[in-house]
Amino acid sequence: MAVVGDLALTFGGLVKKEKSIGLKNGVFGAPICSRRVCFIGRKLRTSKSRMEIRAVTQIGVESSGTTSDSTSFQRFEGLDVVSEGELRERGFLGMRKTKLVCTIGPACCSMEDLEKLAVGGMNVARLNMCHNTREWHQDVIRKIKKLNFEKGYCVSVMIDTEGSQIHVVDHGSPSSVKAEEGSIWFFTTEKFEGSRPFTIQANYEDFSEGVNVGDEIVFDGGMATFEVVEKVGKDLRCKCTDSGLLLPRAKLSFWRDGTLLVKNTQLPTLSSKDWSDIEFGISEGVDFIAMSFITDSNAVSHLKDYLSTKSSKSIKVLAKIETLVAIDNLKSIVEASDGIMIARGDLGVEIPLDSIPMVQQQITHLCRKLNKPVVVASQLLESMVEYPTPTRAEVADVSEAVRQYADALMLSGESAIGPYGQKALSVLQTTSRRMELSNLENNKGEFQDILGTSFPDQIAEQISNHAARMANNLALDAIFVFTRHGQMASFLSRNRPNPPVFAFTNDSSTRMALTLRWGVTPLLIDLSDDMEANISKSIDLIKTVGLIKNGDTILVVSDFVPNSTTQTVFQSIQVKSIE
Ligand SMILES: Nc1ncnc2c1ncn2[C@@H]1O[C@H](COP(=O)(O)OP(=O)(O)OP(=O)(O)O)[C@@H](O)[C@H]1O
Ligand SMILES: CC(=O)C(=O)O
Ligand SMILES: [K+]
Ligand SMILES: [Mg+2]
Repeated sequence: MAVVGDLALTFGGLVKKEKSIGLKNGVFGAPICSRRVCFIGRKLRTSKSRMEIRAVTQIGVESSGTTSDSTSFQRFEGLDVVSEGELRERGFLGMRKTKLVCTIGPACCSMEDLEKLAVGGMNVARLNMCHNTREWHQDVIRKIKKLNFEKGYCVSVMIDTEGSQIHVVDHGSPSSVKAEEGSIWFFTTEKFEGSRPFTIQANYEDFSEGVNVGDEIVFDGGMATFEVVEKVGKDLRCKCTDSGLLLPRAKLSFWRDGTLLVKNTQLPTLSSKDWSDIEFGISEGVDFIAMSFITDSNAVSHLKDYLSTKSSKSIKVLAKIETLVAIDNLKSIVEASDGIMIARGDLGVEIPLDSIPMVQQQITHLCRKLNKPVVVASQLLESMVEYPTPTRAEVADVSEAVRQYADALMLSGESAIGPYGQKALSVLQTTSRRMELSNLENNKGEFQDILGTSFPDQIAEQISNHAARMANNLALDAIFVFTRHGQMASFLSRNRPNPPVFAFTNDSSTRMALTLRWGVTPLLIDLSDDMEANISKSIDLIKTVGLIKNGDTILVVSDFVPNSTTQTVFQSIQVKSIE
């Protein structure tokens, strides 16, 4: 048996290795030579708890203070029913890692349909505030919360702001209009009901500001193209130079000599309608707000500050990358946000379509490096809005996003308006599972540390990097992490380890935020200040319902900062064999 003093790791040079290490509260602790120390040791333990653990190997970091012995576990909400079913059916390594977001619309807003999506693996329900009424959105949010509460699902709610963008006014006519090459059209901001021949109504008063004769107007990133032939006050007379379909709410982009005229910066990122939708989101207790058409990090920081004062629960802010300017400011936006959505639909209006795959790859990698969840969105299975099977190219696109280790994939019209929403969700399920297995095979060898260290002063990052490496190299069955704010769970997820990560938290906002993290199954429990008791109790509970069995080996990571400053901060890695 290795003895105390087997120090192997130091973090930030805080540990004086020659100092003797004492035994404290059943773990290797440290005299108060520094506020934080780390230790590695090995001991044999005879457990009095029902679960028998033979060997306990620990790597830990502990801060000085006193621990309370109080162990209260009145509440155990266990696993959500979908993860539980998956675990029973497929075992730990068969659990799906990539999270799935469904846009809710008229095709899937009944209680029955929402439940079918939850059963089918929806982790996050997205509501696009561009469409439908306040009452409709409220009804959907309440149905989802009811399903979670009464039936044990764990589906979080995201609202997506309308944002400001120049587009054609949706005047209610459902069909598209065809523009023929050479035809002359009038673009105006004059408000009128219904449609007028050869007239396009733009939504934004100053849409033509800075636009010159000879510039091009492109619909929906290439659906049709016009050349400005005359300026008439604020309106424009244009000739169609590339025929195509003009869809309701089509997006307009403006080009000069092949270069985009950046007009988003003139528009407010959050309009008064967006602010009122945000107030609504706060009052309904949504989990995520996705901000459309952001151009820089200021808007993100502003909303986060606002939410921290106005919302009693923690609401996460996702920045949608869908403008050219946002790509220029990518790093600061990722840093300011709680996560990113790669909104490929509108992004494709501003950047050439052939650069989208590279941009997607760059964003997914950067988000992982900076430990922010990333959602790949739009047109993943677009043909399924109409057809019951996807194209081969769509399946290849979904697989590529999974191979890139995106945290989540999103359905838009496929679930919101299409008749095959559940099928589309099941295509995402099976396709991601297949690619995850292939990733798993590739990771069987030595753990690849492709991330480096982005947070050199953070003990949690070091612990989780080492934990993920151990979990892969030792082929462990599962990782259990104890986390109040989700940081350690997110750092573990960031490493994309082979075993699933079960994140135990006592904070329901943390639980819901973790629904978007790759490979994490969040559970809500009461956490006492006695970490050892938390660990054995939670393993015991999961064992009682038959979800872990003798012979399983799990890695337990704790990142436990008690409420009181006089209590012990305890961060550790332990390997536990269940016997
Ligand atoms: N709540 C809703 N009510 C009615 N239709 C909806 C609703 N949500 C989505 N849709 C329909 O589904 C389509 C796809 O939805 P989605 O919100 O992903 O697309 P989008 O409008 O292009 O997104 P965004 O505006 O964020 O770029 C929309 O064009 C709209 O027709
Ligand atoms: C999702 C979204 O907003 C887009 O793709 O544009
Ligand atoms: K939107
Ligand atoms: Mg968009």
